[in-house]
Amino acid sequence: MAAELSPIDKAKFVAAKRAVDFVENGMKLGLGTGSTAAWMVRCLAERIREEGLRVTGVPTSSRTAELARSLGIPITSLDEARWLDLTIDGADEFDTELNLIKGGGAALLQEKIVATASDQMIVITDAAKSVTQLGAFPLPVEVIPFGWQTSKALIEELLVSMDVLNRDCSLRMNGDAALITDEGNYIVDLHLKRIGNPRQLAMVLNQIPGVVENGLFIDICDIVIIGHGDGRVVVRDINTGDVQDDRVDFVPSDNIFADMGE
Ligand SMILES: O=C(CO)[C@H](O)[C@H](O)COP(=O)(O)O
Repeated sequence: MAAELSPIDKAKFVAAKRAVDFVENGMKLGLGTGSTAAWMVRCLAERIREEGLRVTGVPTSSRTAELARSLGIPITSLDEARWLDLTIDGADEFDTELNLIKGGGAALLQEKIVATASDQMIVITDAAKSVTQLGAFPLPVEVIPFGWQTSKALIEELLVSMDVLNRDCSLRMNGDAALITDEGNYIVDLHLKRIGNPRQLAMVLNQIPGVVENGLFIDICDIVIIGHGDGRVVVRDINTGDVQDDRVDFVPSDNIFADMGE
């Protein structure tokens, strides 16, 4: 018997399930990271099992690679695949232009490379992540460990020069130690509250020595799918301007919980 999902998990599930409708036979797919993307991986595995869908996935983190492998999804590296048809991923915030903050799960570097290598990016999310202005969610910046305190000081100086009022920056921890990303780097979280010009900030942050990448995804996302706890999904395409209001059956099959030990 399938476990009862919380309203937030139902919202994530229906968004993920609707996104997987966009997947076609033979596609090379970027597989995002996080709890919403994990639902997408489970829904994709279900289509592979039940319909014999043929796809190859490029995971954006070791966690997603492990989940995809455990569910029997064929995966490869981006270097093998080279170019992808579609990436489906979650986000921490999205604005009306579908600019994003990502990296809450520390996978922003691979996520940005994979999304940029894709013809299309679909973001799956719940409504709570919709904002008029990005920045309430701390902006993750991936820095190399060598001289990270200097990189952090340079980030703080940059924020002063941009007249950013809230500019508290903190090293992301994992217990007592710095969190280490899949690429062996650190994450500095920028608590900005509001980001006035995300496009400019995304560009200038990456000029700082030691900064590898930042979590602002500008002009990368094409479609956002917003799930709701009652099974409603809103699909918004930034390129065509289309908005569809849909419904998805939010009762997942029993074996979709296979990797969750339920
Ligand atoms: O950017 C990410 C990981 O680096 C995730 O997509 C983002 O943090 C959203 O995660 P969740 O779906 O668990 O809310």
